[in-house]
Amino acid sequence: MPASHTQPALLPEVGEVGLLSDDVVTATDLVKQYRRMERRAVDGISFEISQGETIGLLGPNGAGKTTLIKMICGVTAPTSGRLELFGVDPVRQPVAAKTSIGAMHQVGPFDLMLSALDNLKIAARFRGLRWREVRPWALELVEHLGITPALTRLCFQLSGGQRQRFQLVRALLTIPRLLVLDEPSAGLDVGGRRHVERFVTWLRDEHGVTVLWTSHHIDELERNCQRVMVIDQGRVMRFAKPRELVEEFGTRHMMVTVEDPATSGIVVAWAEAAGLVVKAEDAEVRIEGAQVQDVLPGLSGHCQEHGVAISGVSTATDSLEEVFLRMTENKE
Ligand SMILES: Nc1ncnc2c1ncn2[C@@H]1O[C@H](COP(=O)(O)OP(=O)(O)OP(=O)(O)O)[C@@H](O)[C@H]1O
Repeated sequence: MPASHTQPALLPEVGEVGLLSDDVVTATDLVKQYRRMERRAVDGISFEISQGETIGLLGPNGAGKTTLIKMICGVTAPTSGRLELFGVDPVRQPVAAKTSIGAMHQVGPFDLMLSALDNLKIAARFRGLRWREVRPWALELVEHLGITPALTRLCFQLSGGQRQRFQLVRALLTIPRLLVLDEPSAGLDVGGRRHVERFVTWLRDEHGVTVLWTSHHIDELERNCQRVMVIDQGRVMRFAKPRELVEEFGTRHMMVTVEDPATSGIVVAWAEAAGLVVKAEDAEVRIEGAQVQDVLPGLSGHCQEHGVAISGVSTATDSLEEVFLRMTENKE
C-alpha cells in the first residue's frame, strides 16, 4: 500500500459523469461476432457485477475474455444484446467509461521511444487529468511499486516486469470505480505478483473499488476473488464463488505413497475393484472419491496382506486449477 494509506487530497474526483447506477456492470444476452470468425467470440452472456466485488474471469485461450473486457471498456461495440456500465452504454457514452474505469490491458499502449514518465503524462492528458494534480499520487504509486529508478528511462529499456508495473500506475492515475486487470501478473516474478495482489486488495478494502481480474494464474483468482466467471467458447459455464466451484466440480482425493514403486499396482488393482477412480505415477497413487478417507482401513489391511509398505497418506480437495481443467477439458 502507498505509504500514506490514504487517497491524496489532490486526487481528482472520479467516476462522476452521468453515472446513474450502483450496479457496476449489467450484461444481457451479450453477443460479439467478429467478421471472418465462424463462431461468436462472445455468445449470449448475461451477468451482473455489484459495487465492491472482485470478480475473476477465467477461461482457456480464445474463450472471449479480452473481447468481453473490451466491450465493458467501451472499446468495441456488442453485435447484439445490452451492456450497461454504471447504468449507461459505454460505447455511446464513452466519457462515462473513461472516467470510471482504470484498465490495465494485456498490450499496453506505451510509446517505447518515450520515457515511462512521459507516457504517464500523456495518459493523464488523454484522460482529461492535469498531471500536476495527479503527480503526487502517481509518484507515490511508482515508489510503492519499486520502479522509481526506472521512471526516466525509455520504455524499450525497461524489463517486462517494470513495464507491467508502469501499466498498473497508468490504470490508477485516479482511483477508479472499476479496475479492469487483464493478465496483471504477466511478466512479474512471484514477489511482484504478491505485491500487486496486496495493492489491489487495499484498493478494494479502502476505496470500495470493484475489480474485474483475468489471469491464467488460477491460484491468484482463488486467493483474491469473491466470484469467478468461467467462460469457454464465448459462453458462461459458471459464475460462482471459488469455493462453490470446487464443491460442485472438485473431488476429494487421497494420495497414497508406497515405499516400492513396483508395488503400486497392488494398490491400483484394489482401488479399481472397489469402484474408485485411480491414477498412479511411480510410487504415488491418487484415489478419488467424496468419502475417500473411509476406504483407508480396507486398503491398509489389503496392503498388509500383500506385503505392500505404505510410506505416506494424505487427503485433499481439488484446487480451483484442477476444477477449471476438468470443466474445460474436451471442449475443443
Ligand atoms: N479483432 C478480432 N477480429 C477477429 N477475431 C478476433 C478479434 N479479436 C479476437 N478475435 C477472436 O475471438 C476469439 C476470442 O478472443 P479473445 O481475445 O477475446 O479471447 P481470450 O479469452 O482473451 O484469449 P487469451 O486468453 O488467449 O487472451 C478468439 O478466437 C480470437 O481469435
